[in-house]
Amino acid sequence: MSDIPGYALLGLIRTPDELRKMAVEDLPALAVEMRRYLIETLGRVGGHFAANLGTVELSLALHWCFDTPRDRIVWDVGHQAYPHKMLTGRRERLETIRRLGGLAPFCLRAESEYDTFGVGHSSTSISAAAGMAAAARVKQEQRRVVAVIGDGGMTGGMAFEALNHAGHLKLDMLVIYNDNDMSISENVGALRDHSARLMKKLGITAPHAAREPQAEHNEAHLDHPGAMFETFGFRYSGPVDGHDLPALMAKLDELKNAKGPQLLHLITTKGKGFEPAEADPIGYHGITQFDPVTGAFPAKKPAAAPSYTQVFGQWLCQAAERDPAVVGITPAMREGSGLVEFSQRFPERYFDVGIAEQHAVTLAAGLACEGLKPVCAIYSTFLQRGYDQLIHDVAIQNLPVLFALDRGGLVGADGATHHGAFDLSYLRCIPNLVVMAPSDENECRRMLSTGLSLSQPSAVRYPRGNGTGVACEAEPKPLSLGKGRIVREAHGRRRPRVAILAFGAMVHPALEAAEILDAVVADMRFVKPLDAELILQLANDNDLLVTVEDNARIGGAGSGVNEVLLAQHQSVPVLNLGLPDQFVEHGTREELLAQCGLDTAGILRAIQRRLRSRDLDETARSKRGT
Ligand SMILES: Cc1ncc(C[n+]2csc(CCOP(=O)(O)OP(=O)(O)O)c2C)c(N)n1
Ligand SMILES: CC(=O)[C@@H](O)[C@H](O)COP(=O)(O)O
Ligand SMILES: [Mg+2]
Repeated sequence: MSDIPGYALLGLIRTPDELRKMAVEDLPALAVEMRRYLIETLGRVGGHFAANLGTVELSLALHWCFDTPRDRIVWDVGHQAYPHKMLTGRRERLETIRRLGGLAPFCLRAESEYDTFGVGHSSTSISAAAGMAAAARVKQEQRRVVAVIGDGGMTGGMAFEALNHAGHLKLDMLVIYNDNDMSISENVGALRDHSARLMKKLGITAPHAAREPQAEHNEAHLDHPGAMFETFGFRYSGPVDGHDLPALMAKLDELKNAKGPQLLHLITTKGKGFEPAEADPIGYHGITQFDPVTGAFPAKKPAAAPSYTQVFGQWLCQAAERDPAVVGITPAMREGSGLVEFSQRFPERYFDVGIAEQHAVTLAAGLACEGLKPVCAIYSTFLQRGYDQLIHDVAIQNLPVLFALDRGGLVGADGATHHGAFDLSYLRCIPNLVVMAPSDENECRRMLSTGLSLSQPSAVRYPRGNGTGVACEAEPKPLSLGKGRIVREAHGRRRPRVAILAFGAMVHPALEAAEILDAVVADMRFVKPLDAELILQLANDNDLLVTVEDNARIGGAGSGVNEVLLAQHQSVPVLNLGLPDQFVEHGTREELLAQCGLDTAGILRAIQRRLRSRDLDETARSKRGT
């Protein structure tokens, strides 16, 4: 008996074992129910959406044809794995996805034995699956291994490293290439163009035909569509309609016992079965809520302030108007990084490189070598993918690349894989690099202009979300390098005297806490070079310094302040506040900041707790000479 009214079949299954007991002729009807359940649930609670409508049949077919969890399925990115979660005991909790304490945004080993590998960052699935296949060989275990990677994911260089190696090892594994001709934006690359020409030649009216390939390609390849993959040692099958359940299951049954590396090319539609999402897979990639009948999004309340992303996008267009040397680069995050207008107005200076952060960084370095002014718009967490390129290709050569680091700090619902939790730590140790963190939109514009004016590499890191609504100067004045500013003086003669050295968005909760403590607040502005003069002045005038950053405490900006004090043998007590030495889960940004003690109440609590310790009185007295 189904446990959910209106879902006669979906309510009958909780696990793949129960699925595999169903009559095969019921599967298409089950797919319809799953799609309806996704629309109704995600219309209410939001999350990643269009990609999940595209993997309903694939998820069913995989768990039907393979003996999961003994056979391993590795989903790339995992934003399209909600149907997989529904079929593996988590359907009832789908409405908690990405919420504090709820289902994880992507696949997570700790959440389910069916989640064979933790994902969130793209293009890792083939490597992980290859590892599992190699392990089965070493352990002489009979198990099948499948990687499911999208056409966007396949633009990540790591995917090709894995294909090349797995082909070399002749591993028994299957790669399913889920080709819907979409990344978050339209997909890019020569492989994409080849696929579009192939669809056109085969008369497959998938989305691919919607966009002409960007460049003429060797037609010969079309007679042998899998040539590239076969060069890597994978036997190519397809293309197969990824929504045709019988055809898909027949093909999987055929391939599942094949020896050696196999690649199955599926053609799917992102947003399949929900017309508004099919028509606008970009707009429905990630959503908050929508009307499950019309697809309409709730009316947006006008925001009190623009998002930092919008501030950056507008600044970049303004910079490009003034300077023809300015070029913009994104690794497949046009919308998320605020580059839509720039891409439309300056198409010849806009580079979407695909999900290829390493390439994005070194492309920028190459552009800078030739005298252009590259602005690399990249999420903090995704720059981790291009870290060696940042050091080796940009910083060592001291090339003037400006990194616009969006999603700095806690991002919220995307959780541990996506928080920009480490950039202040991983950036400030790099020689030649200037690192700035703005406390509001005007500061953000000024820092971006400062970075653009430098003849060395620089990074401006700003949070996901809106600014403060502060007025922005039409012509952002560049800042004096390495200089912070006092944004609140102490009014009384309270003892012990406290100074809060805040970085970026943390200036605002610091100011609120300072009102209660009557503390001095400094907006440090620069994480590198730090304003050593300001730090030492504050150390001299106060009995306790507090540093606050939404970055890992270890190695973060506060550590830099400690280094300045130590170098000057300044023994003023210091309290460093930042993210703990653990991965922060998913939830709203506000919930997570509070969880980490980085909201006003948390900062206040931490300082008041420190003020209660006896040593501060001695410090204060010794400073007064009493
Ligand atoms: C390293 C990395 N860069 C960027 C992203 C952001 N991102 C998430 S999904 C996605 C597009 C994935 O496209 P595809 O693999 O084709 O999946 P689809 O959404 O089309 O199903 C991108 C760019 C990411 N998750 N990881
Ligand atoms: C799955 C993925 O990596 C992206 O969809 C990411 O979730 C986008 O993050 P924002 O919503 O912060 O742009
Ligand atoms: Mg895709």
